Amino acid sequence: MLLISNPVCGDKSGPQFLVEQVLPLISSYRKSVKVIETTHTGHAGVIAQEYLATLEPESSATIIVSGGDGTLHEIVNALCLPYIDKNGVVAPIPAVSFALIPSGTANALYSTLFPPSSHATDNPDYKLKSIRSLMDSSSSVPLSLQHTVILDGGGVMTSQIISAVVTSTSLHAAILHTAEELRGREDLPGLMRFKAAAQQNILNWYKSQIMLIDPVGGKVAQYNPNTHSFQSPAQPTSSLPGPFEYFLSTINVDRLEPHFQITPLFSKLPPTEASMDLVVVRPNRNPRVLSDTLDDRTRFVETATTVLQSAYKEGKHVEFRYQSDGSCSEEGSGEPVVEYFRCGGWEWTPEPTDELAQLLCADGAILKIGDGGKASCRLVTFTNPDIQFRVFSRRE
Ligand SMILES: Nc1ncnc2c1ncn2[C@@H]1O[C@H](COP(=O)(O)OP(=O)(O)OP(=O)(O)O)[C@@H](O)[C@H]1O
Repeated sequence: MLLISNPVCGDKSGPQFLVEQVLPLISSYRKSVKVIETTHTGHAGVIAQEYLATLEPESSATIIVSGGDGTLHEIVNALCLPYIDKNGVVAPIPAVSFALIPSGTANALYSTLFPPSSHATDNPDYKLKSIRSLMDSSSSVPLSLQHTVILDGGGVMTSQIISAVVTSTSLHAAILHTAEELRGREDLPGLMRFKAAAQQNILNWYKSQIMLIDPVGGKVAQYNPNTHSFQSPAQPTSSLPGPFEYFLSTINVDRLEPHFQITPLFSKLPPTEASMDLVVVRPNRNPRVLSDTLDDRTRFVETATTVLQSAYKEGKHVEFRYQSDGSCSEEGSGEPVVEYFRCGGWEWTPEPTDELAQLLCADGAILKIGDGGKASCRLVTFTNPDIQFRVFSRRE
């Protein structure tokens, strides 16, 4: 068994937690683990690759990860990208089961697998749940992956990336981009730098076209807050025009922070087939937003803020309907404020003049789409469906 430890993520207390809690727990089960600390960006992926290279092909491995979503992201990219084709199909690689120690800042995947109640997420028992699940050989869940390809104006791939949690553009990508610039600011500890980054970007709109792709064997579906169910989309999804305020797709998670449930239906109405959940907010759907003036943008800040704040209230934003005065409410039968889709993938084609719309975020990593290019995101499939990634996840 291998344990990869990122010593600098979150509040940097990961290594101390390993010594005081994790290693004694593993020893108490009379098991041993090899611990390797990362020394630089990208190192977690190299460590995982080297470990798997020592195993027989098509064998299985267990990797414990002490880190945040970014550390897991580096590992799955290092393991899959060398073996993936342009359609997102991964050739056989060893099956890997992960146990997670939530040492990062947001820990989106961990807090979806183990939704925190009122007790603090820094409680040692809470942080040991995935490890205990591994030690007891109890249940694990498959880890789905998204594969995003960036194409230039001529359709040639310029870069590609895999996400295990989130792929986004628009406000979310801009927030992550700005938050990275704010990393290290001592006056903005923990999640506060994300809030500061949101304030800096809230007035921006992002000009693009999107196309949604059907799941394999299914159809794109859209959540209807009137019926509380997924149905056929309200309008054709082969071309949805912008501008956009928010565009974000998740897999494996219903939240991006312990209490920020941006795609709550992943848990409340779990998907029955391989798919991703997509949250879209388009300003022009607000009946009080008539064009794209500074006044319109300023007026829409209230809508965007209400949506984002309501994601912290158990994902209530997905139930909002527009009222005739442009306000959001769970009452009435107006147009949904948030367009919530379940799909197999999407394409995002930013207007060449809109540099901000060219940012793409994959689990916190930021990529740039060039002028005239586009991003195409699909679910990853494995040529051997028995070989896949899993995460230890028993809930108590
Ligand atoms: N020894 C190291 N020195 C500097 N950076 C490192 C080192 N090891 C890993 N990293 C980088 O640390 C970054 C942050 O890790 P990670 O995303 O897991 O934590 P986080 O941002 O605190 O949490 P989360 O993603 O859950 O919000 C990763 O992008 C990784 O490349």
